[in-house]
Amino acid sequence: MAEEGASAPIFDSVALIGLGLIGSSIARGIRAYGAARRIIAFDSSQEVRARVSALGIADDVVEALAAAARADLVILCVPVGVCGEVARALGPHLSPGAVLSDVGSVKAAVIAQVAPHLPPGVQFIPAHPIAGTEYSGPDAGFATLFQNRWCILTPQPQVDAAAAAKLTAFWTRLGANVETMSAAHHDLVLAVTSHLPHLIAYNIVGTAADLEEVTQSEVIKFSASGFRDFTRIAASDPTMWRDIFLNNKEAVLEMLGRFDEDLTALRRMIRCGDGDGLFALFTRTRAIRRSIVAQGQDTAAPDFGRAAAKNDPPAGR
Ligand SMILES: NC(=O)c1ccc[n+]([C@@H]2O[C@H](COP(=O)([O-])OP(=O)(O)OC[C@H]3O[C@@H](n4cnc5c(N)ncnc54)[C@H](O)[C@@H]3O)[C@@H](O)[C@H]2O)c1
Ligand SMILES: O=C(O)C(=O)C[C@]1(C(=O)O)C=C[C@@H](O)C=C1
Repeated sequence: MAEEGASAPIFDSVALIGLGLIGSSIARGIRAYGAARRIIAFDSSQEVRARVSALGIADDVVEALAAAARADLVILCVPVGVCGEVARALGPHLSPGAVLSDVGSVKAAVIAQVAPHLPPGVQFIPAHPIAGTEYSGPDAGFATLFQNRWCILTPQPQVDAAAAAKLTAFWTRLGANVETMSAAHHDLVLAVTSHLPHLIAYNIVGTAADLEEVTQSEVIKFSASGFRDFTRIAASDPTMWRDIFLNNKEAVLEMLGRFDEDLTALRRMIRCGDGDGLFALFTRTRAIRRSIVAQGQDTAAPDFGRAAAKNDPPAGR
């Protein structure tokens, strides 16, 4: 875990474009862990700019995108669907040698939309911190969001190794574990680990809401933690998620096809009374959950210091 003010700043100035959950968490993280000397903030929303000024989480809140382009590191923290238009407006103002990055949940489409607008010499290093919540906006951010979370970099082949090392050091300072991979691989992995689960949550909550006669008020009344976990995910930002599905279409559809096949197999097990099949699958998935908890990757995991519950793992795990 990074220590507050432990070492010298990694960048002199960092400009954040978009100060919602992720942009404002980066701003707070930069301050808390001394990752840069100055923070410049730009958001297209006047309301957000005013709130960022009031919160005091940036050194300069600028009124024009071009004024944010002078930083050593510029990070696009906007929905993936607008990264291209922001890059078009920003590109001509970026200095050669500047590092441009983003935090988008999809990588290949963002690269295709951003790269054509960048002048030679700009080091474009797309990134994706795998950390978030269902909340949005500048008030939702917090400095520790990235602690012990993955941040995936998908650098362009021509990128300068020193620039990539500096961005790695930046995310490490914010507490993240950095990994590098191709954009295509990222999009496929995230389609199954993040995009599909959100699609399932949006779908199940939508289906329950449509079944009004059965569920009216009872959805909430009788929902225990299972359905409520889905409603938390289904409360995630509609703009962000619309853009993710539209920009990672192929990978999501491929994973959805695979999911459909497995669901058909499950349906068959229920219809045929294949208890052994169901039991084997549920045993396998329980082991997966337990290994995630054992690795400390689930902050919402139960506190095993309390009295043991019926299905807790055996003592000594
Ligand atoms: N929320 C998460 O869990 C999460 C996690 C990892 C990555 N991401 C990615 O981070 C990005 C931002 O997500 P967020 O959750 O912070 O969203 P958010 O809605 O909280 O914030 C987005 C901000 O961008 C601003 N904005 C929109 N269009 C703009 C434009 N053209 N120019 C300047 N500002 C603009 C909005 O006003 C808003 O303040 C998305 O690309 C998302 O895919 C989100
Ligand atoms: O914790 C949550 O609420 C999230 O949905 C975070 C989550 C994820 O799916 O893990 C969502 C999208 C991002 O691209 C990265 C992280």
